[in-house]
Amino acid sequence: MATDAHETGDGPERNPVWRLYTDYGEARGYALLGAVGTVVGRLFGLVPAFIVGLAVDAVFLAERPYALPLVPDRLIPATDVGQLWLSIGILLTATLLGAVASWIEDWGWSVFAQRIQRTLRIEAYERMQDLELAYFTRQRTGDLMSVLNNDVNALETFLEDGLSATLWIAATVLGIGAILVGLNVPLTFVTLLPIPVLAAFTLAFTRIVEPRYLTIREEIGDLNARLENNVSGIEVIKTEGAERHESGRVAEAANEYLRANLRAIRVRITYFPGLNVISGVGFAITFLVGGLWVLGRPPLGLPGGLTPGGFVTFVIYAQQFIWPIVRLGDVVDDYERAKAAGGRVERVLSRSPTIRDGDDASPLSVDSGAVTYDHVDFAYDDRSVLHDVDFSITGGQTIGVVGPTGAGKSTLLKLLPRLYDADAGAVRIDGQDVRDVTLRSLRRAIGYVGQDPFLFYGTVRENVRYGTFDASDAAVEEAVRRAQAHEFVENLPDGYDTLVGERGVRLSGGQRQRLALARTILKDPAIIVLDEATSAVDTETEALIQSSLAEFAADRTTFVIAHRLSTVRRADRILVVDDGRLVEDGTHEALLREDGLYANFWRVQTGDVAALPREFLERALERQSVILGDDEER
Ligand SMILES: Nc1ncnc2c1ncn2[C@@H]1O[C@H](COP(=O)(O)OP(=O)(O)OP(=O)(O)O)[C@@H](O)[C@H]1O
Repeated sequence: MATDAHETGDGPERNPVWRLYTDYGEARGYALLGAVGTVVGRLFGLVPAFIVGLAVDAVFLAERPYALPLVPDRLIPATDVGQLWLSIGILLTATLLGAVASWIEDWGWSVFAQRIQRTLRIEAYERMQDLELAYFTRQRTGDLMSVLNNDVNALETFLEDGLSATLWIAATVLGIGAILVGLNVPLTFVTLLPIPVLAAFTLAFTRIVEPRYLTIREEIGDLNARLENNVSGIEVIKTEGAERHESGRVAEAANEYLRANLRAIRVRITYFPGLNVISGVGFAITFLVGGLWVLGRPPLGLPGGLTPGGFVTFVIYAQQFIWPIVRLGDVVDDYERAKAAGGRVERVLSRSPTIRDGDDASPLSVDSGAVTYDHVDFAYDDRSVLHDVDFSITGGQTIGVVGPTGAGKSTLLKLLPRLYDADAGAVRIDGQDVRDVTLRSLRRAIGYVGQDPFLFYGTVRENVRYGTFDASDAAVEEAVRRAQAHEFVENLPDGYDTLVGERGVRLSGGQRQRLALARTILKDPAIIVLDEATSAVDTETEALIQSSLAEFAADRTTFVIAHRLSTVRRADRILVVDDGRLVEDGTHEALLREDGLYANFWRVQTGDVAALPREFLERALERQSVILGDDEER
């Protein structure tokens, strides 16, 4: 099962791993430090084999004089024991300095990796946060979390080791190459023989493993999405007794992930022994050819010579060639994984929001708060929801919006703060197209309270203050009073300081709605949208809220979406939406006189079902079957 979090990039393709090195300048200093540590450490690591070979030839076999590069002969002890001590001294010093270089190397690369991850995490979050709401409704939360967390984390190994290992390999190959060439040129070529074979083998590995690593990232996204969904929906799982069903689905996702991993593991574990065999055969050939040289029988009569000590050095270094090659395999493997994870992060980073400030957007200037919908059409993806909606509202009025479920009422008003943009036509506030003003000013001017408001984990006070962060405690309390919530808040264990939201005190739907209302009252917006904002409170509390809101909403344009018609009865005007069209428009009394859809809704709610015309009941049944059919499809 493939996920979709990665299918949404629309920016130019960039190598997701390479850009980590080019785009994050602030961490580059640490990478440089790490690189110096790597190269210096590697050079110290080359010293022992050189010294051992020299000691064998000069101290034990006396085949050549004891000579060190860059060191004048007069500083070298004359006796063989003195030369042995010097060798030991050099070995120990090289080990010690190598350890210091290794510390610097690890520090540099680790800080580099951690800093980039930190910055990338923030950047990916900010980019994602700026994307339009539709992006989030199309993606599964768990999959998005997987990109922000797991995929960013998955870059760590490569960032810490990738470049350092590459440098280490380069320093080793160059350093050893130089020494080997100094010892015996033809034999060096023999040692290099396996390299083209290894390159071809590695290329084949990357071709096969790359898609498999991508599948792993996608499967972990799937698994996360499933887990997140189940934790959020635990109440339904329990009430429906669906535990075994869900365990089965989680097991299915876990099995997919396991299968994806095993498919990659099979390739990976074949690759590394393969590398060892190729380099091992290469080493055996070097040993054979070098041995023949020492025995005085150079193959094919090649020129040049080799002392036993030189052969020891050569063999140790040739053996060390295996390590860079195996490490190269690691680097390639880590790179492929980082590319798969980085690609998913990159697709978020390179995506630009479709709803954003226009190039010459200016702040919204609210005068009376007049709102116009000018022949508006809207579709979710390819599902058409609003058709030619056209109306104008005088500023300061309270407008009821009613209609059957799924008619498009919420969608209609989500176009006002640009949670979505109209596909055709325009939405205007005081004559300004909402697409021509800055999002910040637009959303500042509109207070939106939804049906199922979200409370963040934090205190009641913090939740009410959310968005108006500088409000005083007194202002918070005043807003809470107006939302008829003061009393229940006072009765909470710690009053305004009670922790609510996830892990906090659980509030009822009606209590959460009242806090959300308080949040909007505190925000003091010019236009208010109440989308079923009091649907979960009892009618008595709703009446209280309405009377205290009346004053607050008096000179502000207020939209009230409601199923309970008593909520909108006193509105200056009521818009009736049916199947994405504005079908009726007028005051409560006028609409009753019109005797259309609204009048029938009224009859339903006043219990006068007997008076409902037959067509209304048939139409209602038809609507229900459409809704039920939709649900089944889902
Ligand atoms: N994010 C979305 N993506 C795709 N389709 C959506 C989305 N939100 C709503 N819809 C669909 O658009 C149609 C209108 O939904 P909307 O929520 O606007 O109706 P509503 O009149 O407010 O309904 P209700 O009274 O039940 O809240 C419905 O068919 C719904 O399934």
